[in-house]
Formats: sequence, structure tokens, C-alpha cells
Amino acid sequence: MSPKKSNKRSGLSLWAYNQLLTLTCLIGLGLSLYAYAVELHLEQNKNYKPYCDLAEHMSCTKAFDSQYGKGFGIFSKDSIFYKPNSFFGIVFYSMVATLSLSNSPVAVNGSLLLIILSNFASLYFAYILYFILADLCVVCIGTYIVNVINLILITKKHKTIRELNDINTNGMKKAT
Ligand SMILES: C/C(=C\C[C@@]12O[C@]1(C)C(=O)c1ccccc1C2=O)CCC[C@H](C)CCC[C@H](C)CCCC(C)C
Repeated sequence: MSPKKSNKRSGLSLWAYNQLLTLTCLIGLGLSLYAYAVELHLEQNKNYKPYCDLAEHMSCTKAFDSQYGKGFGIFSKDSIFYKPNSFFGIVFYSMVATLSLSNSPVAVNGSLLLIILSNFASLYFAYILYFILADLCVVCIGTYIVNVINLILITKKHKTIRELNDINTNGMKKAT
């Protein structure tokens, strides 16, 4: 008799990955909402000193108020995308948090794509933050960390779904 192929999976359950994804997205959403609130305050009052301005080279206003703080630093002033970057963060994390509740292929592949995109955005912003603005904005760095954790979680969720499908397919073959 040939050795039976094990149907056991390693790692967490699908449910656990969904919960963790929701949690990290809520943290990302919180950071984005905070950043958005700070930017609204800054528009009212240039002297506003938010809590995230920790030191000369650890300042979030330096990032938010820079030429890269709106429309990703690529859209012109008259574009409809000329909004604080954190606005896109709010839309993005709300979308991924909602998608993470579902295990359908469309939801999983959609969030995988969005999360990969957000990690490229992280690389772009981290480069600007460190090499151009010479700044360490803790709120920004917080979102980079959230984006990396999201990427790990969605990859594992994707793999888990594939393994569960394999088990089903093999089981079906045996039954027929
Ligand atoms: C704190 C936050 C945005 C503020 C911001 O902090 C960022 C980004 C940053 O690093 C930075 C550096 C240098 C200058 C300015 C800044 C910033 O101002 C919110 C998370 C944004 C998240 C990283 C964006 C993800 C965007 C998706 C790629 C968009 C997908 C499109 C969706 C609308 C569907």
C-alpha cells in the first residue's frame, strides 16, 4: 500500500487569518483617520502641534505638509485625486477590512492585489520620507508595518484556501 497523503494542514485556521487581517486593517484605519484629522487641523492652523510631532527629525507634519503629502505627490492641484494621502488610506483599509471577512476567490484575490499595491506605496513613501525629507514619521512607519503584516497574512490565507481546496478535490476523487 502506498503511504497515504496527509490531509493535515499547518498554520492557523482560515477564521484566525480573517480575524487578524481585520485587526491589522482596523489599526491601519485608525492611523489613517488620525493622520487625516491632523491634516485637517493643519489646514486650519499652521501652528498646530500634533502628538505625532515627537522631535525635529521625528515629525509627522513634515511629511503631511510636504509636497508629497497630497495626491501621492504625483497628482496636480486641480486633480480630483489631490487629497491628503491619508484619505486614500481610509478608503483602502476599509475596503481590505471588508474583503477580509470573505473567503470567496474574488475577495481573496482582490485583497491580495490591493495589499501588494499598498506595499509598493510603502516603499515609495519610505524612500521619500527617509532620503528626501530626512524624517521619521511614526504614523507613516506604522502604516508600513501594517502593510507588511497584511501581506504575510493574506499570503497565508491564500495558501490555506488552496490547501483546503486540494483536500476537497482529493477526497472527491477517492469517493468517485
Ligand atoms: C498615514 C497615511 C498617509 C500619510 C502619509 O503617510 C504616508 C503614506 C507617508 O508615508 C508619507 C511619506 C512622506 C510624505 C508624506 C506621507 C504621507 O502623507 C495613510 C496610509 C496610506 C497607505 C500607505 C496608502 C495605501 C494606498 C493604496 C495603494 C491605495 C489603493 C487605492 C485605494 C483607494 C483603492
